[in-house]
Amino acid sequence: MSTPRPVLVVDFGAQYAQLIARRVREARVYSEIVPHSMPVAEMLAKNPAAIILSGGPSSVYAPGAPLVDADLFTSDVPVFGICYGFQAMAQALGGTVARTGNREYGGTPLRPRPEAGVLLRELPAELPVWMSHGDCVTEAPAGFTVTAESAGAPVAAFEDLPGRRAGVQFHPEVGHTAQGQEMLQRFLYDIAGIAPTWTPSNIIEEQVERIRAQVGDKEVICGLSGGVDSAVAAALVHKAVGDQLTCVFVDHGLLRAGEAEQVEKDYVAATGIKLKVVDAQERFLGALAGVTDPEQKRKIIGREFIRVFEAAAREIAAHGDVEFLVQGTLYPDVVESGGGTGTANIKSHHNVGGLPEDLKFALVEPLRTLFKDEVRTIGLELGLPEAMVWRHPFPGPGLAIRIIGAVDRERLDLLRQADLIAREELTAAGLDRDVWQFPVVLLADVRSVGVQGDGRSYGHPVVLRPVSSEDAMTADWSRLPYDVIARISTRITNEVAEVNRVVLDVTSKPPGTIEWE
Ligand SMILES: Nc1ncnc2c1ncn2[C@@H]1O[C@H](COP(=O)(O)OP(=O)(O)OP(=O)(O)O)[C@@H](O)[C@H]1O
Ligand SMILES: O=c1[nH]c(=O)c2[nH+]cn([C@@H]3O[C@H](COP(=O)(O)O)[C@@H](O)[C@H]3O)c2[nH]1
Ligand SMILES: NC(=O)CC[C@H](N)C(=O)O
Ligand SMILES: [Mg+2]
Repeated sequence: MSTPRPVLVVDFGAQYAQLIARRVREARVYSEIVPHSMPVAEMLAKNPAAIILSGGPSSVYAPGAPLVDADLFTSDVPVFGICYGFQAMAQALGGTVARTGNREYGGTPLRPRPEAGVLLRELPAELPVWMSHGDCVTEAPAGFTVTAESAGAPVAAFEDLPGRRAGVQFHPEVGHTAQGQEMLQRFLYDIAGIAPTWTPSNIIEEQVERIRAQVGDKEVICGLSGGVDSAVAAALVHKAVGDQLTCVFVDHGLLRAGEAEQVEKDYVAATGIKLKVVDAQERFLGALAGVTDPEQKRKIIGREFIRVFEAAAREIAAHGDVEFLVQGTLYPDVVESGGGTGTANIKSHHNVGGLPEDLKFALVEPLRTLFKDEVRTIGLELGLPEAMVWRHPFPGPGLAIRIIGAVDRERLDLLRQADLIAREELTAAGLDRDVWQFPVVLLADVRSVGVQGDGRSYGHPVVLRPVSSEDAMTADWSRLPYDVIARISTRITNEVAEVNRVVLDVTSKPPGTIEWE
């Protein structure tokens, strides 16, 4: 297999560098991220089909700001700059960048000029784009045509077609820039002249080779949850090293109704991969007793998972130790745990920020740079059953982060019942695929007064949190039909003792996250 010529995304500390890479892959062009600290010679040695310079928090004129090496522009590689990358490119080529006092954050109208060049050709005279900048290109470099402006950016886009270079102040990679994907594709196809020939099956081949190189003839275990990410990760590893792989499913007592049985029954039947099931309920519930702080819960769960994997590895190993642990970690788990370049810790995902410091396994994470919808495509391509591929995501820490308050068996049972009702009614209404994820949350430390059977009740509220999303990085609350919400509410308050109120969460992400903890 020959590796395709990559489009390199140079990361200047953007929150969304991976999003750019993913949009490029969506355009069926292979893409990889490289840090801005990589020398230009090393970038060029990768024989890139084009280079995209990402956004970033710095200002190009500030001391110590990461700059683009002018050598990049003496090569004939096509270059596209976005936001900070656009500014850095302008400065490196002799244009000017300044803080004008005009900041633009969020949805902004863009006005393409009549001589709009290739990127913005024949788009409306005013179109919505997403901006996030405080600095501006005030003068384009010689040889560049200014192709758009906005109220706060006199140079909002420019192009040098003979030089195969272009740049934009706004962010074409985010969904809020409605024509963003189209603009990126125009850069890739029409300016850089790249053909859209790459498919996710190329990722499969590439990862299989990488896994073989990493693992050799050693034994491997994979944390398997029943979710799509670990199922796909396991399938890739199985394809690479076959029977050297054993999956370990941990029943930590924080699962939903029927989940453990389903994984045991369906997974092996569907894949033929060896599976070890560990009942660790006592261990997890003991470690979580009385703990209410969300980050503390997450760290405890991350640690206990690893301890269970270690014990399982000792039992599995036929000769020596199992060195490798496969996890279905995706890019959003990494960014939210603060693992991106200069990104903040929002919450410690158990499989990234929640890992204990004394972790001895080497991690095998073939999906670490990908988003859920890409993983689903790969899962389908690998032949995993549709029901597995389209399953709603369920977080590794399970119901523990959906009980607001301390976790115990009684509360888990309440939440499990309410969750099952919500899932049953959603499926009965035929809406599983319209909703991306549907957490049900128990406000265990809150009580409210109700009237049931002519008597007073003083029970707990349950929150319904159905959301739509593409990749969990942003989300909106799902506009479920009122009659479906009504049925869920009636059934929960009738059937779950102790719950006398059901509320609907109508918060998008941001500002809310999908899970409450
Ligand atoms: N109960 C579990 N037993 C073993 N490993 C688990 C369990 N829960 C989570 N993991 C590990 O943690 C990783 C991250 O969990 P996460 O929920 O993000 O992924 P997933 O369960 O594979 O997919 P999904 O997001 O669709 O639920 C999993 O891919 C898996 O490796
Ligand atoms: O395996 C996981 N371990 C975790 O610690 C974890 N925390 C959140 N999630 C899932 O990630 C997505 C984004 O969630 P948030 O909007 O709540 O951050 C949603 O799909 C969440 O369910 C987790 N998954
Ligand atoms: N999002 C960005 O790349 C911001 C670039 C630069 N820091 C500015 O404020 O203009
Ligand atoms: Mg899961």
